[in-house]
Amino acid sequence: MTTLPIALIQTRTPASPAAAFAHVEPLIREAAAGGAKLILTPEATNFLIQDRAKRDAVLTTADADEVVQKLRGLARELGVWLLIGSAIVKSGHDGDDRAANRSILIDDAGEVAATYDKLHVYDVDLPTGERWRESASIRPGDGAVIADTPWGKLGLTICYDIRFPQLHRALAKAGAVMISVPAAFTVPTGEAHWETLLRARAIETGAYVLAPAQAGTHEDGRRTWGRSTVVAPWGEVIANLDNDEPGVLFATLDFDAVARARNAVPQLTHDREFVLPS
Ligand SMILES: O=C(O)CNC(=O)[C@H](CS)NC(=O)CCC(=O)C(=O)O
Repeated sequence: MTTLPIALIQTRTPASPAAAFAHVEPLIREAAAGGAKLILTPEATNFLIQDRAKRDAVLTTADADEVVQKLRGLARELGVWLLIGSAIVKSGHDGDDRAANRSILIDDAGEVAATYDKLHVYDVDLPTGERWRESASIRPGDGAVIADTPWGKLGLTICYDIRFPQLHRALAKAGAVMISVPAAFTVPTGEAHWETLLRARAIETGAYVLAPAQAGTHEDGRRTWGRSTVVAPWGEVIANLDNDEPGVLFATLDFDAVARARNAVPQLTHDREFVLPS
């Protein structure tokens, strides 16, 4: 039996990187003190800024980003694996001044083990009048990423990616036993869809779904749904924060549950080719 104690960090990330690190650091220390060996933070852990000009004033490369670099040091000091759910960083693509919305997996020596740039960007008009055009400021990534960890493979996704089941299915078929879904969900879609989407992706893949979330009313008035959640491979919520306050959520993953779910319903081996009627 391979078990893994994890923790999800729920944050209300401030706009300045220094304040963002000061906000998340004690929560990560609490998670490590509580025995977590893998700790995951939400989308936009390094700063949460909507205004493009204000964002560009602090935007830098991952190598120069003070939050990313301090979190690498913290992972090493605490001897834990840390998924920075995302950092908003310069994409590294010449001729495209949009940022990357990037998950960065840090190992227990503080080294970068994997990075993933969010594939699906959030361009929506909600019935409440909320309007998002993430593609205006974020360059979507080019591919899916699966990271090796000491406990098995982790499939990386970010927030709006949760609505694309084919990505999760592909990650599971490629061996992912855990899928990370760091998020900054809106309140109306959180209320209507968050838990159902997370549970559906876990059920469809027979993988653990780990979803640390931004929570509450941020400095610029933006509101996020919170409700960080861990879903087991059979679809049950094994841990969640039923609120939108910053905090730490502990859970223990038992990877026998992955095999149990996939043996009971071997759907990952049952895909059919099909043609659509023209
Ligand atoms: O911009 C940042 O600082 C951090 N990124 C986000 O907040 C992103 C893009 S705007 N939010 C989502 O993807 C929400 C998805 C969602 O709510 C849904 O799928 O319904």
